[in-house]
Amino acid sequence: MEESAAPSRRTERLCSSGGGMTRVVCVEDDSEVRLIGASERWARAMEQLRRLSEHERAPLLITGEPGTGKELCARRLHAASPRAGGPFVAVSAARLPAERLLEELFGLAAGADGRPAARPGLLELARGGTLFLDEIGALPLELQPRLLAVLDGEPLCRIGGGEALVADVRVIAATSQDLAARVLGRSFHEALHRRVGGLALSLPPLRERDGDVRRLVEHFLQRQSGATGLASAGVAPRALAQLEAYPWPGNVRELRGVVERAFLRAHGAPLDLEHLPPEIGAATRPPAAPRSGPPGALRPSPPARGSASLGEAVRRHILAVYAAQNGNVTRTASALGITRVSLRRHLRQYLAADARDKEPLSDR
Ligand SMILES: Nc1ncnc2c1ncn2[C@@H]1O[C@H](COP(=O)(O)OP(=O)(O)OP(=O)(O)O)[C@@H](O)[C@H]1O
Repeated sequence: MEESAAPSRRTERLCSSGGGMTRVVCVEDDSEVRLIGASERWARAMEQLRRLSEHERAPLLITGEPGTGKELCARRLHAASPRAGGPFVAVSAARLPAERLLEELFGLAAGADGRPAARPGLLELARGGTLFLDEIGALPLELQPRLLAVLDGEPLCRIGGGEALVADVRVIAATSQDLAARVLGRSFHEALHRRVGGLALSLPPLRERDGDVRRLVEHFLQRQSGATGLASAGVAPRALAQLEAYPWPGNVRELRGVVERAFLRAHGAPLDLEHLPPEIGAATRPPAAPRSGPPGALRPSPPARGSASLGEAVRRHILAVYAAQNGNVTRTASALGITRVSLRRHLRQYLAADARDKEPLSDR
């Protein structure tokens, strides 16, 4: 059920502090490299991960919806690879403006920004180890050929000149976007896509991992118990049933947040329905039969399971909350944490096929 690995020696990460981005070095926490899961889909992904960790230099692309564990898998790959003794350096292309990203990745030659000392880039700092480039789809077009050159074994040059350095790094990239579509849309270079995606690991969404919600809930409860010193009394079967039926658009990250908050609310008691946020119950609770019937009278579909796409899972969730709130737009929007304007837009789209949709949406 659990994949674990020895901690990496150190991690470099760009963090924001006081409005700016600072580079900090963290010591790895062993628990962070634990990958929980035993479903068939997850086991297949882990088998693939094991095979991929044997590679020493080949770039690799991890794909999956947000929160599915891409970074955790990159750490696991690094820790199980021949580069485990080297650093694991993580940076997200979505978090930095193009110019800053260029400097962070490639470094600055002495004098380049008016400072006498050179500043090494992350590709250089990851020497002997792994660079994890999250959200590679956000990498600006002009930067892409430069990264491709490094992946092709060309020397690394800091911005502003200076000596050519040997790049001794394995790049593991990750994306929650459809990179092939970005290639078609000309916002991603085909050559870089081919190079980085030559080896790929695809992570399943949580709603397609049978039985893993329960395992992850147990794991996060144990972690919270360890962190707070408060014993965990487990989870009530009806609360677990709701957690298992919820479609988890934010995947494991969302589940982790829900369990951690519920644990604190339960304060030593078994985690139960009242400790869960309303949207979890609303998505799965059988709705009270609408009295006068809201526009488009909604029978929520069964909870999103199996191969439902994220869009379909979101549709079911929104419709289920709407039905549970008896078609009250204000309460539904509030339960979902979105504006009424946004909710109406969704509802119009979902109900378009329904004849009753011709009635104007209630303003309640
Ligand atoms: N299999 C797992 N076992 C235990 N914890 C997990 C697992 N997968 C993800 N997590 C936890 O879920 C959170 C999100 O994981 P991670 O950052 O690796 O996801 P991601 O896919 O890289 O997310 P994003 O796309 O938002 O960058 C983290 O807190 C991580 O510890």
